[in-house]
Amino acid sequence: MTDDVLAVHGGTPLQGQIRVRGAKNLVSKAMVATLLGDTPSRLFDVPRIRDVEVVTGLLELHGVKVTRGDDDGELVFDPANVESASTDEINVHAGSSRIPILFCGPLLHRLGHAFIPDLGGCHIGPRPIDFHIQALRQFGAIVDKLPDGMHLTAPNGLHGTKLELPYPSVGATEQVLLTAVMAEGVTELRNAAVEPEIIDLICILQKMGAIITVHTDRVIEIHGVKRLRGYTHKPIPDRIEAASWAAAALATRGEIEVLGAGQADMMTFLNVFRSVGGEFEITDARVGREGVSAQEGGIRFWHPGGELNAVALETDVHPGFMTDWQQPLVVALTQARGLSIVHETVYEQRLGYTDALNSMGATIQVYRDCLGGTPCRFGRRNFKHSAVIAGPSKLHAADLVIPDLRAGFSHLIAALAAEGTSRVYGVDLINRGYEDFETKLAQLGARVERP
Ligand SMILES: CC(=O)N[C@H]1[C@@H](OP(=O)(O)OP(=O)(O)OC[C@H]2O[C@@H](n3ccc(=O)[nH]c3=O)[C@H](O)[C@@H]2O)O[C@H](CO)[C@@H](O)[C@@H]1O
Ligand SMILES: C=C(OP(=O)(O)O)C(=O)O
Repeated sequence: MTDDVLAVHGGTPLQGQIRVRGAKNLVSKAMVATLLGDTPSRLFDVPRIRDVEVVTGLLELHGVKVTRGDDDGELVFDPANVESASTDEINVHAGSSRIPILFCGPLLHRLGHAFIPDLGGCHIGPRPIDFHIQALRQFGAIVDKLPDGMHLTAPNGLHGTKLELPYPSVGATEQVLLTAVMAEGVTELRNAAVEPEIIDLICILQKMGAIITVHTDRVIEIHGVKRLRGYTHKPIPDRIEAASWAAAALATRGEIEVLGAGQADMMTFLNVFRSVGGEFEITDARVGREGVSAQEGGIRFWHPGGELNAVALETDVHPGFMTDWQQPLVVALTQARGLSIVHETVYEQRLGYTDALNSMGATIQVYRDCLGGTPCRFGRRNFKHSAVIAGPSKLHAADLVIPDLRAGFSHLIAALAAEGTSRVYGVDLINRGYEDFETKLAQLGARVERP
């Protein structure tokens, strides 16, 4: 633990330019999809993050050859020799990510059986996988949950089916897509998630030869095909990382241009950012010509000076305010005048990190009630899933232990906004979803060091 600590000297506004690459929550799924093709796939702009390492390891164990392409961030996946891996080898990755669950459909199609290790991911609620298992069983899979992991077979193949998710789960929707594309017949999925990362995954599958229609009202129809080929794809940018840096600009009264960030998939965030009092400008890409250099587009975020405004917001499935944006933004809300209300409706336990902010001088109270919005699944169920943030608060340095990915980034922002030197323990967790965050912090003038 002692190596895994960052000393953060707060009080300096972050200023400068950084770049985001392909979205963590798309890239890892795009990598799993390569198993379905019978020719190599090529993925650009892949960030160096822990989840990519885990999925690379799992693909390699299953015989996929993963090599670097010519471009920085380009990976090539050759699935010519997909093969079984031993449970012991696979279990090396137990508890490291949520992505292994998405190997079910592709491995059943390629090998007729699959073994899935225990999942990891952020501890922000119980995160059951009942929708996944129910869906796989409806396709015809036999699923056994054993102490060493999950074993699956499909003795009679996988067949298209009609499904309705109890809640528009991102992972369960991806599970259905990755299974249905090569199942025999038609699958109709109701109450599907339609996050931009899912639409991008559908684009990839379509490039591979899949037939998928996204109807209105969260209905997705998939016509199974017998074979899929490899794809070439540039993923959508990471809108969670982009929003995290935006929140950092606001909380530290700085200015950060996030190159590569896209406006369309961040509209809901941008509206809230503006309501809080943050300013932003969409910086369009410019093609180079004689005398004028090419310039990548992005979004420039800044604190315009003066006071920030309190807001009420509710996290929700797309096109709502993303739950993954919540934790970094709350740090900025500690600096807004008045009472802000945050109702977290996606995860039951995603407000635990507020204790750390309170230890730094913030005033955040959490409640079991559904505050400030529509009643959600967690109301009256004993989950503290609403927060009231009173501001502005002067933050002071503290010793902090990072509990999960986004809370980790929020701890970091709080330490950067605070007066004095904080010690942030467990920072390696941040590498799970933020590429080279220490280099980027240095680029932005943050005063941080490994003590
Ligand atoms: C790797 C990845 O892409 N992670 C994202 C993905 O997580 P993930 O795909 O795990 O999130 P889900 O959308 O599945 O989860 C949403 C809600 O559904 C519940 N649920 C889900 C599946 C299930 O079988 N049973 C069940 O009850 C969960 O406990 C949670 O309360 O979407 C979340 C919601 O946008 C994001 O916060 C995560 O960053
Ligand atoms: C919750 C998150 O990720 P995961 O699903 O990988 O735990 C996240 O990216 O904030």
